[in-house]
Amino acid sequence: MVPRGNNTDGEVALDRTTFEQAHQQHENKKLVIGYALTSKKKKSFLQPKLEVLARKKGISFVSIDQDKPLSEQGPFDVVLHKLLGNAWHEVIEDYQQKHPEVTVLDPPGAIQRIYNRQSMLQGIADLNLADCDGIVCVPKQMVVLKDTTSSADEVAEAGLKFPLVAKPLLVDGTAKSHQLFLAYDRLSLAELEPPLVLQEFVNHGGVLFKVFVVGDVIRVVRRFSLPNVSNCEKAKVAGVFQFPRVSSAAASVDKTDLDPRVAELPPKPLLEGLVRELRNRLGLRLFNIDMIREHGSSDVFYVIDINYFPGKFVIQLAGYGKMPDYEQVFIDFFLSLAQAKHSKRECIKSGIEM
Ligand SMILES: Nc1ncnc2c1ncn2[C@@H]1O[C@H](COP(=O)(O)OP(=O)(O)OP(=O)(O)O)[C@@H](O)[C@H]1O
Ligand SMILES: O=P(O)(O)O[C@H]1[C@H](O)[C@@H](O)[C@H](OP(=O)(O)O)[C@@H](OP(=O)(O)O)[C@H]1O
Ligand SMILES: [Mg+2]
Ligand SMILES: [Mg+2]
Repeated sequence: MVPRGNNTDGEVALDRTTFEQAHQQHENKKLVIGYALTSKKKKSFLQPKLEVLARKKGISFVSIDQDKPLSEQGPFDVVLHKLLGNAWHEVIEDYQQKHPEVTVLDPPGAIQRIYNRQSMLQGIADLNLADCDGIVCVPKQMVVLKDTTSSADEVAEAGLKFPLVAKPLLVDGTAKSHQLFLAYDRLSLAELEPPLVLQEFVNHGGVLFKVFVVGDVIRVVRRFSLPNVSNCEKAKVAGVFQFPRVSSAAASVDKTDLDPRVAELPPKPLLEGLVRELRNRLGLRLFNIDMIREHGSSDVFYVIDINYFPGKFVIQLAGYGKMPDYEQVFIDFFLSLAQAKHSKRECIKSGIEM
């Protein structure tokens, strides 16, 4: 809003009425969410149904012009962002410093941490999940930064067992960062392009659990995954093989035709404990966790991937009762942010330390 009018000391002062009108308009809207998303992400996330339902609740979405200074846009209550590249992260970090009152979803430093497949999984095996009805591990893995020819020896020294899943070390949203390979023997590692992570393949019966986190809400869906690798295959097969995105949204699984020991969802206490710990440790509110159950076990799970603000999750009856759909989950989350902001403002007005 452009300031108007002049006062005695030459500074530009706001016309009181205009200011009050604008402020009141802003107050009437429960929440103004500025968003900076790729066109693909905007299309998949900000669908008309979500915008219409949100508007009914006083939530408005405003597109951020990435070619203009962010501080000259708004005012926003929330900035929701998922863009590629570091340039934007500097913009949003600078904005966050200047506008502590705005909720940034999510802090760029927290996002960067899971954009590196090494830091992404660090510390998960040490989480305190006692009495959560299960165990959560991460597969053994090692980073190869430069020369993959020497990595054959390093893999042996690190005690990693084949087959290994080779993943680009950095996740940047490009298709290349999702180009994964299965490597069956040491010599074939030389064919891979660093920087990458070599992660032990864990047999898990071909079903993966995608645990979506939206604020305090947890939703779990089943997805098809890579099949088990038999001992016979391990002994006979050599080389590296690229595989497609086997667990994409289109690979949803209907549990009826699956072995219940494979399809059974992770125990709710384990998911709640894991998400609680990860939310605190990662400092993220919008993310999903890819979990697999070790084949033959009932309660040993591995976290193999964490994604920031992922795609739409197709709601299924997944044993936790009928779930509100995608749009309602996000609207409830955004309203909780508005409530938190209102409560904080009330505390500041009444001088209560937050
Ligand atoms: N350590 C592992 N053991 C067994 N299967 C694995 C392992 N790592 C990956 N996979 C399989 O490969 C798929 C892709 O792996 P991952 O999720 O790490 O890649 P991604 O590119 O980050 O995928 P996403 O689209 O979920 O971001 C998994 O869904 C799973 O089917
Ligand atoms: O919708 P699900 O099945 O959760 O798959 C997501 C992937 O797990 C994410 O890795 C994708 O985000 P990136 O492509 O920015 O990593 C994410 O891409 P998106 O953010 O464009 O939706 C999705 O493909
Ligand atoms: Mg994944
Ligand atoms: Mg991923």
